[in-house]
Amino acid sequence: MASIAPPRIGLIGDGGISRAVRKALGGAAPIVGILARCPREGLDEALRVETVADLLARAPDVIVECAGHEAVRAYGADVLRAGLSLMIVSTGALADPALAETLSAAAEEGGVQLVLASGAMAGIEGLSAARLGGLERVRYTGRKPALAWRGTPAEDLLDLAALIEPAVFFRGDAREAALTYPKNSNVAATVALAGIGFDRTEVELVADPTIATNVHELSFEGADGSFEVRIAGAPSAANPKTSALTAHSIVRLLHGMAAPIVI
Ligand SMILES: NC(=O)C1=CN([C@@H]2O[C@H](COP(=O)(O)OP(=O)(O)OC[C@H]3O[C@@H](n4cnc5c(N)ncnc54)[C@H](O)[C@@H]3O)[C@@H](O)[C@H]2O)C=CC1
Ligand SMILES: O=C([O-])CC(=O)C(=O)O
Repeated sequence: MASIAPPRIGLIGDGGISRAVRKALGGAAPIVGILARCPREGLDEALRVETVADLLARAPDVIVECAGHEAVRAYGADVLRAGLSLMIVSTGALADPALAETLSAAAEEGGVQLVLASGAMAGIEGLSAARLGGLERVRYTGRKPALAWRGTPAEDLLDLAALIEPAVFFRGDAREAALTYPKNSNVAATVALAGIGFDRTEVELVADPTIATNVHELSFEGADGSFEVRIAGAPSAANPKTSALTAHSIVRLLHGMAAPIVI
């Protein structure tokens, strides 16, 4: 009986998400190359490539970005123009309207799609469906353990190590959140892209010393009803800024490319 061959995968990034993707795939689909700025120890030299052209030369069926906004900016258009679908987790890169336009044009030119993973959040498909009915208001709160905000501009606003209760340090729209906190506000961007856009999506970011998980709260209202989604995502073992669910949202998409039944 005929079956769909698993996709040949090219990865961008060799950090926490990339490694978790490879672990969860467990050989179910071949990784043909990995492009990373600072590869970690233990990366198989046979997989390592230096440039996006080298990655494309390995004839992948799909490229998966798990490296950050800069990687989307640096390689996204080249990948799409070359006629390869690109899955990204660094969705906040699209908060830059010029880059979003360039990527959209490149995808059309290449005849392929830029696919945004749902990442660390649940409920994105419901939000995206409710958009068709008409949305009035979308709110998102990103709440992480205080120290998960180290290395971000939150450090200039709060003494993270001394916090004893939750502190809201950002209130604004999803565009500002995504551009100011590129490693921590991709969910805000994904919510914006699925719902009512970067400028109308209301965002709060919270440093919370009382929690050990990454808590994401989403509420939206419109013609299809009122919805509330709250998740407490386990941080990934490799990077406490990143929820474990993020890598699995990519693997889910990759499995879907070859599965006889897709959900
Ligand atoms: N959509 C979502 O819900 C989420 C998205 N993210 C995004 O995923 C990104 C990666 O997360 P982690 O794997 O936890 O980070 P990490 O810091 O563990 O790994 C990042 C990897 O990307 C590589 N890299 C960075 N810039 C690069 C470039 N320009 N070219 C090639 N390689 C480059 C680094 O060398 C490293 O191997 C985050 O920066 C964030 O943008 C993270 C968490 C959730
Ligand atoms: O992994 C998470 O919990 C969310 C995250 O970093 C992001 O939105 O960029």
